[in-house]
Amino acid sequence: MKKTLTLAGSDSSGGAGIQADLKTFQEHNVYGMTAITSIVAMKPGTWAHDVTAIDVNIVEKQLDTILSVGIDAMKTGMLGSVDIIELGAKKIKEHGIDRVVIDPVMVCKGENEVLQPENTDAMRELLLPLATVTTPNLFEASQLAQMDSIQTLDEMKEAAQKIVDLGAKSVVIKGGKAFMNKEAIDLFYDGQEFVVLEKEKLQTSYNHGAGCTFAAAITSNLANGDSVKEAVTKAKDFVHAAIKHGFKLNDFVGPVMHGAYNQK
Ligand SMILES: Nc1ncnc2c1ncn2[C@@H]1O[C@H](COP(=O)(O)OP(=O)(O)O)[C@@H](O)[C@H]1O
Ligand SMILES: Cc1ncc(COP(=O)(O)O)c(C=O)c1O
Ligand SMILES: [Mg+2]
Repeated sequence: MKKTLTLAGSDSSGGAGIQADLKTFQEHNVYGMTAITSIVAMKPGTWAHDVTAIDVNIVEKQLDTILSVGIDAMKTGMLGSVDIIELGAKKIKEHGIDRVVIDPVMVCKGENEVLQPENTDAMRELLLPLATVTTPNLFEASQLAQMDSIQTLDEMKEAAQKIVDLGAKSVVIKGGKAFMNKEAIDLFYDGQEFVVLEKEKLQTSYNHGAGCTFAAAITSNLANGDSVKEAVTKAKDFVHAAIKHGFKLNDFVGPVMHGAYNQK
């Protein structure tokens, strides 16, 4: 059984974060383990997000547990503090982990404030150089690449080049729903070739957790031995099915259906 680690936040509502990662790992037949960095709760009635970072010492105890077992691949998601980012980078280096998916979570869909602005610089400087692949959405890519905005495919390519120059071995920039294009496109770049991944754009707002699910699917595929390009291409199909079968949870949020690829 291949083993994976997610270093990420807990989304109490079950669609994103650690919860999305574990559900996605299960669908890929890999054994998932979790180091929880922060806890997200939502206010009933408004669904305003309330984020609490976990003490870095407790995150370290979780990582030490998991890394004593050993892993085949890992991902990061929401990281609660600069201390936790520093810790994650230190552990990746100490253990020589070489299949690392960095999902540079900065915003939750439906929220327009950057969760923890001070984390962006730490992710850029400490985590990107350790990434086998990083999976920013358009906003996150513009923050990492320090560009004003990304609106065209050429600007996506420019951002991808900058992110690889910062040390990531490869990057997939998620155009997703936001990119002005008929299809939902993502741009993959490994320093050698640009690959545009295209799928039908689904008209739905039940897409909570799509990014986490995509990154967790890539992590699973890497653990199972796929090349990065294969892992990303398969993950795009996996998350597409999940979004297609997204559903309304309440008046505020609709998560993706993590199991849709296998079940539908
Ligand atoms: N409406 C949509 N139709 C089809 N694919 C989508 C749609 N929205 C997002 N995707 C795809 O889902 C994956 C996750 O992207 P996205 O939802 O933009 O990430 P995030 O949740 O991190 O903002 C990407 O492969 C993206 O292209
Ligand atoms: C713990 C956690 N991680 C990550 C995310 C980002 O989710 P998405 O996959 O929609 O980008 C969220 C959003 O609510 C979250 O609560
Ligand atoms: Mg995301």
